[in-house]
Amino acid sequence: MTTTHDSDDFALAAEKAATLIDALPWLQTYRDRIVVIKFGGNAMVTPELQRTFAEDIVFLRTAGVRPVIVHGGGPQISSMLDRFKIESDFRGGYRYTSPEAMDVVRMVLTGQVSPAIVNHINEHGPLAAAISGEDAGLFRGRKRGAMVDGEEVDLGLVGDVVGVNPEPVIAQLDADRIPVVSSIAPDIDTPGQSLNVNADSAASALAVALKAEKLVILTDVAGLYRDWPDRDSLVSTIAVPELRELLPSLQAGMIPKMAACLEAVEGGVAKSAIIDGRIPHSILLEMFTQKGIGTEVVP
Ligand SMILES: Nc1ncnc2c1ncn2[C@@H]1O[C@H](COP(=O)(O)OP(=O)(O)O)[C@@H](O)[C@H]1O
Ligand SMILES: CC(=O)N[C@@H](CCC(=O)OP(=O)(O)O)C(=O)O
Repeated sequence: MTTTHDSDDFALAAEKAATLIDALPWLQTYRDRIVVIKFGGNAMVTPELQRTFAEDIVFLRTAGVRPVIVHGGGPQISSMLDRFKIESDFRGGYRYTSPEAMDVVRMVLTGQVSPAIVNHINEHGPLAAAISGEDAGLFRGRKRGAMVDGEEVDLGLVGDVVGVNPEPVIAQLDADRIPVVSSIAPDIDTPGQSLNVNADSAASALAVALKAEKLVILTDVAGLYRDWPDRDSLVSTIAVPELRELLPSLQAGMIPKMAACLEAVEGGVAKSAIIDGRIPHSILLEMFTQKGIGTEVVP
């Protein structure tokens, strides 16, 4: 059987070649570099989004980038807490975490979300391996509170990452694996106790410790809105001093997210970005196109 080309085939092929060539400088920039990607619980709500996320990560890895995933799971934790009838509320963007809620946080992050991400990636080959912040001394945590309406509030077993030993992650990277990290940290002040760390903060601390080239945070909104919820106020690029000024006026989930971007860039990561993880292949659009998508934070 013989088939022939028509002019549409050539036009389509030329368009695809142009897209590939546009990606060339970015492929060169990120080759052999570590990129930390935070996969938020709200960005993984359908199997289709989990599948396209895994494809993007495998694409990065195949293109010579060294991706490291830090995942969240806020909505998944909330629904499990509901099933167990354990009360939980958010204070200043962080979940108040009782000791019994902490057990559920660990169960959902390391027993449910992490293996789901690992399995999606490993459909492409034996690439991904899960690591909890409790494993091999990866994270060290310390309890923190939050400021709500100018007052310090208690958050229970919630912590910040105050120390990172990146060795277990580097060992996985050196073995050509894709580390998938859960945001739980042993409490340095109370041996045997672990803390629930917001996944944005954990991703930022890890990006700094790994001297990553970029931190990319996937969420369920197009980026940072200067005057939330005014849809015309989407920020495309913001520099550190301006973001530091804006931070106190932000609400809820955006507080830890923008604080994470700020801390990463202040800690030496060249760029951080917040992108809409509900757009299929959002990571490739952010990393391999000139304009990117979402909001980028630069020094
Ligand atoms: N200034 C803002 N710009 C964008 N989103 C905002 C802003 N202030 C609050 N938000 C809210 O923050 C949410 C993202 O935070 P969160 O729900 O914690 O996401 P994730 O689960 O991905 O970590 C958005 O869906 C939006 O409702
Ligand atoms: C202290 C705190 O708030 N921890 C978060 C950890 C998971 C997380 O950050 O998940 P997302 O990225 O999906 O929001 C929580 O318990 O929900």
